[in-house]
Amino acid sequence: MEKPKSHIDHNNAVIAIRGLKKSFEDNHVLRGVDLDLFQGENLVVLGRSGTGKSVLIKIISGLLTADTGSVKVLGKDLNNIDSKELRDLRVDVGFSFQGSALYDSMTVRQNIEFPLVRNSPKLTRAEINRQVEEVLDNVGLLQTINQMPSELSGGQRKRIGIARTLVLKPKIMLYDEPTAGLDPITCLDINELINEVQQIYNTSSIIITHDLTCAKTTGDRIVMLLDGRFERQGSFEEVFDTNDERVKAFYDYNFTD
Ligand SMILES: Nc1ncnc2c1ncn2[C@@H]1O[C@H](COP(=O)(O)OP(=O)(O)OP(=O)(O)O)[C@@H](O)[C@H]1O
Repeated sequence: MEKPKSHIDHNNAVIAIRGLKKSFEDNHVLRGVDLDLFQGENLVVLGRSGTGKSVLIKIISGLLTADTGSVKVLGKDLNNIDSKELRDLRVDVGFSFQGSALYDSMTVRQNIEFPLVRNSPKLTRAEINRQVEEVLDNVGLLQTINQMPSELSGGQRKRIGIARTLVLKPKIMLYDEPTAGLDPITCLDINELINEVQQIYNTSSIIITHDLTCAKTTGDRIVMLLDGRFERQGSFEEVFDTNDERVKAFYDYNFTD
């Protein structure tokens, strides 16, 4: 399916990273990362295993701190942020984890209302129900509301996991390997959902993936992490139109379409 037209504001960087470095002892993972994510954009981050993609999004969501460099998220400088601001930011920045497990003993409804009630304890029962039903409808799974996670397919569980993040109406979505472990048809389904989320919620997203079909289908722009920096960026075609052996090897290994 063709990607719907994105409405990107290139004058508004919701994430702005300059000169970011992060090491773990002598493992120099990020070696001077510069990156902007623009309002309304789907940005795909590619890179081999262990290149620091997850470290990058953990820094963006305040789970890890940078060694040096500046990281601004929605105008807040993460090097100078207090705990209240960080809590607020974690609502505005939705993180869809690689293995974001649902609570097995809760129904779909309970799974989704859990973060909502924790974040907004004063919401009425009627308002909670309305918001849970709305987000389930947006991910196409309203009919599963009373089911248990064990009764759902892998793709449906992934959708519910994304709905649980979306229910807080984040401004930014971070997807860590959204299609990992899913069969090719279900992957296409999740790619479509990522594009629908961009349209319906007007989110700006970072999508970390090895799945080049996912990158091609969802990304307005692709960046590739090579040796701790973003050395290549552009459209899918622009990123891979190179004689750089590292990039060619990544393509040959990962693209099966
Ligand atoms: N908390 C930590 N303590 C020490 N080293 C870490 C920590 N987190 C990540 N690393 C190291 O940082 C490097 C980058 O890890 P990261 O998880 O970001 O890779 P990745 O690009 O997301 O890989 P994958 O595609 O396999 O998920 C790895 O060498 C990893 O061992």
